[in-house]
Amino acid sequence: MSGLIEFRGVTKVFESGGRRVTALDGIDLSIDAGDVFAIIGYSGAGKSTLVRLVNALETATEGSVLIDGTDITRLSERRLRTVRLGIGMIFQQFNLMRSRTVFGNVAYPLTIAGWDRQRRTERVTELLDFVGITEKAWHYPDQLSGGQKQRVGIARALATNPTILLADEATSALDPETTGEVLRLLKRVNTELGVTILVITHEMEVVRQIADRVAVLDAGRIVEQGRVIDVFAEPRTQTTRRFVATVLHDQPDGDDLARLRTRHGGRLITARIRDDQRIGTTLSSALSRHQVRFEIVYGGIKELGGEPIGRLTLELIGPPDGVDALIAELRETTEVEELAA
Ligand SMILES: Nc1ncnc2c1ncn2[C@@H]1O[C@H](COP(=O)(O)OP(=O)(O)OP(=O)(O)O)[C@@H](O)[C@H]1O
Repeated sequence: MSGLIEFRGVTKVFESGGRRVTALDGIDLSIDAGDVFAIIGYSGAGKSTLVRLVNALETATEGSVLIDGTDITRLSERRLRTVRLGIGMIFQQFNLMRSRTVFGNVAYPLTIAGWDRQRRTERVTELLDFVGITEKAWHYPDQLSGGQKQRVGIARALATNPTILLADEATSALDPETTGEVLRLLKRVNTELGVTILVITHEMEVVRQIADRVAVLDAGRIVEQGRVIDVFAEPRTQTTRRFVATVLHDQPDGDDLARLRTRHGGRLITARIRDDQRIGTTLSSALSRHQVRFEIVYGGIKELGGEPIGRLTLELIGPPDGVDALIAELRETTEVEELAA
C-alpha cells in the first residue's frame, strides 16, 4: 500500500549567485494516512525545504512527491490549488493577521474558498470550540499569549477540513508547558478528526510527546527512520544518539562521568532499561550470590508509547570475580556497557 504522502528519490538543489546547495539528497519517505510523523534535524538539515515540497511551494529538482497517489511535481498551478486545499499548515511565528480578530483569522480561508456567511459562522464557532478559545473570538492576535495564538493558527489551518496538517516548528516559540498543551491539541486533531500530521522540529522532546514515527534528517539525507520507540531505543547514528540524549539524559559523559569517578571508587556500568528487560531480579540477589553491592549513581527513565525506556548507571562494589559474574548475568538480560576507569 502506498502512503498518503510519498517522496520517491527526491533531490532539491538551490542555485543562487553561482552556488549550488543540495538541500535534499535522494529522499525516500512514506507517510501513512492517520500517522503523526515527525521529521527531526538540526538547522540547515533541509526540514523546511522538505515541508515546502509537500504543499508544492518548492518543486523537486529530481524525483517525485505524491499526495494521495497524485504526483504533484507534474501538476498545473490550477490543479495544485485543489491539492493545497487538502493541506493545512501552522507556523513557528503563527502568521496571524494582526488587523483581524480571532474569528476573522479563522474565517479568512473560508471566505477565500467561497463559503457563505452563515456556514462560515457555524464552522468558525465549531473550530473555536474545538481548540478551546471561544471566549477570545473578538480579541486581536496582539492580545493573545503564544499558546492561544497557536490555537488560532490550528483552527485556521483546519477550517477547510484538510486531510493533512503540516506543523513547521509549531511549538518552537513556546515554553515547555504551553508546548505540551499545543501538542496535546494536535494529538486530538489526529485522533478525533483523523488528520495526518507532519511535524517538523529540531526538538526530540516534541517527537517523544506526539509522534508515532520519525525520520532523522542530516545534511539533506534521511539517516534513520522508524517507529519512535525503536529509534529511541536503538539509535544507530551519531546524529540520532545526540537527539535522543537531549531527552533521556540517561548516560553520563564528559564532566558528569569525571565527577562520578571522583565520588565512586567501584566499577561503573550502564545498563539499558526497557519493558522487556528487567534487571531488578538479578541485582537483588547479587549480594548473597556474588558478595557484590550496588549503588545507582546516574540515569534516566522515560515513558514512551506506554513503555519505560532509558539507562541506569550502577557502581558495583565487591570482589573482582563476583563483579565479573554479575556483569555476565546482566548481559543475558540487557545491554550493559562498562565505563572505562
Ligand atoms: N531559497 C533558497 N536558496 C538557496 N539556498 C537555500 C534556499 N532555501 C534553503 N536553502 C539552503 O538549503 C539548506 C536547507 O535549508 P532548510 O531551510 O530546508 O533547512 P532547515 O532544516 O529547515 O533549517 P532551519 O531550521 O534553520 O530553517 C540550507 O543550506 C539552506 O541554506
